[in-house]
Amino acid sequence: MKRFFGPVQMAEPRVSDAEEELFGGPLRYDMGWSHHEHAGLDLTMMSALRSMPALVGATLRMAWSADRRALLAVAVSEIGQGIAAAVGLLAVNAVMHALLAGSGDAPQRLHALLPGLLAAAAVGVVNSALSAWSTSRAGRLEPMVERIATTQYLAAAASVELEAIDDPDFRRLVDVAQYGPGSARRMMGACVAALNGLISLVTTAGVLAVLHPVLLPMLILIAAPRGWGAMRVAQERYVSVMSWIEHVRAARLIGNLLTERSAAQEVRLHAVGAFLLSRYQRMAESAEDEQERLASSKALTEWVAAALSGLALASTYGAMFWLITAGHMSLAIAGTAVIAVRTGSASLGGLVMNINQLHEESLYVRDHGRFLDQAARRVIPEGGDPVPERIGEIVLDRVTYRYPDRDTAALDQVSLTLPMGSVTAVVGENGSGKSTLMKVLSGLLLPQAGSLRWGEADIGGLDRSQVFERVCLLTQDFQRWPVTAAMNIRLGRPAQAATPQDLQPSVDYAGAGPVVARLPDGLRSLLARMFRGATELSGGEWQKVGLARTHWRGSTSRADSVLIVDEPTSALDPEAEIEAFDRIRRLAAPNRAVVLVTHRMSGVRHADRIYVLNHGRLAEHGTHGELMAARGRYAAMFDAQAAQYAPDAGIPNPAAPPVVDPA
Ligand SMILES: Nc1ncnc2c1ncn2[C@@H]1O[C@H](COP(=O)(O)OP(=O)(O)OP(=O)(O)O)[C@@H](O)[C@H]1O
Repeated sequence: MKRFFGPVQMAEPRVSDAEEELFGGPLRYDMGWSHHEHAGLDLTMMSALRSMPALVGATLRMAWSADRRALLAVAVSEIGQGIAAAVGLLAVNAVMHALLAGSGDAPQRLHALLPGLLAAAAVGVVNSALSAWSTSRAGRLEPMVERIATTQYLAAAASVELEAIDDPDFRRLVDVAQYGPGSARRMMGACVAALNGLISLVTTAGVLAVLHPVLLPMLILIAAPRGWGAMRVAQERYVSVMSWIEHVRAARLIGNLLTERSAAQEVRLHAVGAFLLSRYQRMAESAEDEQERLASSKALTEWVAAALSGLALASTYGAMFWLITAGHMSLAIAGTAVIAVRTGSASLGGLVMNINQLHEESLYVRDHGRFLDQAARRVIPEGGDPVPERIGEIVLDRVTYRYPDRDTAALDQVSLTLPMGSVTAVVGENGSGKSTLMKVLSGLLLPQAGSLRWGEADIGGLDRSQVFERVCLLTQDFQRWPVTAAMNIRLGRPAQAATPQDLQPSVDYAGAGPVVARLPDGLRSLLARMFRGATELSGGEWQKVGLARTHWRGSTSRADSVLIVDEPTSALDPEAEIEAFDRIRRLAAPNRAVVLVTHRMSGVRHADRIYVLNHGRLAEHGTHGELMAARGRYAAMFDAQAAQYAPDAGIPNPAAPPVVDPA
């Protein structure tokens, strides 16, 4: 009994040994689904009904804002179908009366039932026309609702602070909310189906109540077991999805690794392919076992529901038999009642299923709503003071920044000054905080302590979009946009239209001329491997395109600005590297401060000022000469690299002086 009527238990999945081996244990999703967990276990008829008005309201509001005429059309056609169903039943009743309770011989009776038959046929035609109208209008609304929800999602994701994107909790929310728009679309369809079911149920129930008062409770008795069965199956499926989602994902991840281009070399060379394939199989098989268990459970539940419903149907027919023989019900009414009970129980069963689907989809729509709320709280504020045309310098004063999921600060009380027209270099070992410093400088991350001033103004009060306008950022992992070469450069300042001639100076500046010349269609060539006819560039060639983009962005602004270049030469050969550093230095102009972050010490010696970071703190700063004379961390790093490139070194010299920590 408990198996059928007790709460649905969330069984601990029995995962494959392959998952243990690869991931160190069963995978868990620590957010998003856990919210569903609660909702899922509460997936009872009452909770489904309680949450219905708010959920339906939210979806209908979206549909209303998308196309109110289409929504009204759906409502009118659904109500029309309900009325048509009632009229159809009354017509059937008239036919029954003429057939079973009428007087006269057979031809006369047949003649008498003609009007009823014609009415039933006309109602059928009207009903199907209304149904087609509703389908076409709902078909228009569904993609619109999905588009609105997707646009909301994408706009919110693109407008939050970078800190939110770095926050793992928020990232997971971004992850789960992506299913919201699809669910909103399906909710729209389920809303229409539920409305249809509800109206036809109400009208059928009305007709039954008119025919005989005892028929209505009997209708409920027949449909209730099927409704319970549908609810129970959905509940079991949902709980299973929740407990299995991570395992299914893990299997899919392994599958993807076998086909991904980035893993292709190791898959072959290290024979990872066969190894992962066998793990994939074992993981997929354990998920199949769960599917099988679910299907058997569904079959059993539905069988019990059908048996209970059949029992109720048999007792209804028994009761009708008794009513007829006792003279409380006419044969004609009984005939109509049989048809109405069948229609009504189908409507009720369908309605329960639709409400169930609405509830299930709403869990994802709710995640979408939660994401929009969170995103609104973490959005980059609009407005603020304008950034003056001339700022003179950018000053970082004892700035501290710690990533949300870290205990130690990535930047700890760092101060530096960037005068316009100067070249500043920032060096330091891996993880010393250089990239974080660049994100703070460019206004992408806000200091948690200390201040960042653009001229006299603190960044906190400035219009951030204007600050971004003044920043050119070229990072090591700059975006390789899957568009044409020309568009890749133009996206440095997309609002500005550009012909290939306009972009040519930037191409020349970056030394990308030979790269473009080798492309099949010059600047119009598509640089996206995933599309047919596209060309793929090497890492070094891409860096030249990136440099051209940076130049294009810089050349389209006359106001004081900052150019930040983070490891610009990592993929360049030594000759190209020297040229690139030279080009970057030449980008310094009276209206521009250049900041260069690099591990290549040869590239920084000509900088006006060099800052050395160590574990998020400023270790020392000065010119190349001053820092070499100080014989500190910078001098040690410089000597270590110089030794590797010494003419007699040949190959990297293992005996090169280690970088000593003077601290
Ligand atoms: N998005 C992030 N979330 C959490 N921690 C981060 C994030 N980015 C960087 N960190 C941490 O902050 C510290 C500084 O990292 P940062 O990337 O600024 O160093 P870096 O000097 O640029 O390193 P590299 O030379 O390797 O590029 C490191 O401990 C790093 O692990």
